[in-house]
Amino acid sequence: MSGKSASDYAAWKTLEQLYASDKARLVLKDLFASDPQRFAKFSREYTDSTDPKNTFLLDFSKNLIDDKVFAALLALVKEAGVESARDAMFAGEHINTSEDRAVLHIALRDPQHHFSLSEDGTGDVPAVLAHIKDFTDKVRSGAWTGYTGKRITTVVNIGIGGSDLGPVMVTEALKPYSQRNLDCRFISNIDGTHLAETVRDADPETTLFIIASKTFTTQETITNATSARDWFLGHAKDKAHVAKHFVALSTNTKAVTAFGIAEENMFQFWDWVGGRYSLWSAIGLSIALAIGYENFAELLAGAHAMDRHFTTTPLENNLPVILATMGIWYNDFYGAQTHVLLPYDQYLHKFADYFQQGDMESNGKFITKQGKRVDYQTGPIIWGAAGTNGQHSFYQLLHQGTKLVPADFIAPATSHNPIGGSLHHRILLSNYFAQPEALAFGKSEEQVRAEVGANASEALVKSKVFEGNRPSNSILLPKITPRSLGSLIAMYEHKIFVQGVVWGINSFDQMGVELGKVLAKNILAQLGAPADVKGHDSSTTGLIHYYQKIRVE
Ligand SMILES: O=P(O)(O)OC[C@H]1O[C@H](O)[C@@H](O)[C@@H](O)[C@@H]1O
Repeated sequence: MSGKSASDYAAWKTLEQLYASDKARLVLKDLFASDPQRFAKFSREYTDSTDPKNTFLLDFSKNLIDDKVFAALLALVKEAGVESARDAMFAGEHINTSEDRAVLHIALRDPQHHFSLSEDGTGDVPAVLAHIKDFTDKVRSGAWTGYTGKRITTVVNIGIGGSDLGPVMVTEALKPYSQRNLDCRFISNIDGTHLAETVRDADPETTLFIIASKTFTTQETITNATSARDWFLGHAKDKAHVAKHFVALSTNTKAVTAFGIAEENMFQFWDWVGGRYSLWSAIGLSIALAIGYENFAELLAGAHAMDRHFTTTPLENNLPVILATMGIWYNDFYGAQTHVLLPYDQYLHKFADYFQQGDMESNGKFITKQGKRVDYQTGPIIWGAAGTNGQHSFYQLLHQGTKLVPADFIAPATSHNPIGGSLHHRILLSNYFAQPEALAFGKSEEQVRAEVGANASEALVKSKVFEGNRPSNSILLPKITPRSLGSLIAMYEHKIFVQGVVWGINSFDQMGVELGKVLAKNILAQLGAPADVKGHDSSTTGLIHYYQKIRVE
């Protein structure tokens, strides 16, 4: 940590100059035409030293960069002290300064358990993994039964934010590996509809609830958990039966036992696991139940392999570093506001949702670790959808809109569902290849004129022109497996880390979500009668009064 702001770095100033002097020259059509080696130069293969099948490609050649820009971006990473910050994280230093905590989700996926900072509890990781394995095996084999002796058929994870999004995304992504006679569901929203619809057709005798909450104080989760317990006891009657149907994933033993869940049915984790980095911890129990412990261990191993890549690979070949630098180039110099994640794989349809929290809660901050307000842009708005659906909704703006939207295209070469002799997958992939090409190279006026003929109006010709020069990364994996998914997620986690270090912010706290919680609690106490509504602006007061007039309870 140099204590400097990002914009103070010499490399930052170099990048500003390069942007000003070279922007007009950084045209993908010309850059590719002038360098036949561009793809070879600006693509990297990731290899997992312990699993040769877990190899994938990052092609970043369709970015608005040349050698000079890439060198300056890497110089920025060096100057910002990313390598020493990374080493500090892996050494268990308290890099989450505002909360005075270590950031050690990386310890959860290290099969050798190198981390033994026993005062932090890292020494207990193997015991919790053994607990997860034991429980998972029992539920999946049918040895764990409900209160009437029937096997569990439905698992309902109740959690929100980091205690929901990771398990949802991964259980969806790894559905081909899931045990089909075990239905995994998720309740997160405080809206009673989410609970009602999720348990509507569930059988209390065969349903297991997982209450996932790091703090065990989150209003949504505790309210949903209490109502789920009421629903269960409405059938089971006897409180003693709760032990067979409710388990907890938390750091807060006291609150878990006060809720009525026995300590032996609690899966521990620790304050050095950030919520949005917690799918590797006990929070991943629903994942292990869905896909089996061995596959869960593969997911961890894939992430650990990416950790090794991140810690040992020189910056210019380091995938998380490369992705981070491309993002910084557009975010801070081109003024791009957003970044779109476009997985061409239906199983990854929750990937962008997951990284909305992962990235925006980590890097959506305007205060540096030194307490200074930044004078540059930090985290981008993350969004996206699975291909090809997005092509039929928002891609129009990507191709011809007025905004620059850098994109990541992600696809597996092989599908888990090779329907029609893989016809579907070949069509899917042809789109995965075509879209970045069209974004980069566009369609010129001459091409359009040749297509539409001499009688076409000028307006029609212009409306069909694609300017191109819209940047993207392409990530091509052999297949979505527990291992490759682990590596892919960890790659993005480390990308976010690198950007946070360059911007000088604390990527591991989330002060911004606290205010909403406090405000809602105040208003909750005022919803009863119009006379109770005090201390608000006229709009808020008017809205609450109108609600009180029209509600039917
Ligand atoms: O697991 P918990 O403690 O219920 O927190 C759930 C979520 O709450 C808040 O929105 C934030 O702190 C998130 O980072 C967290 O994931």
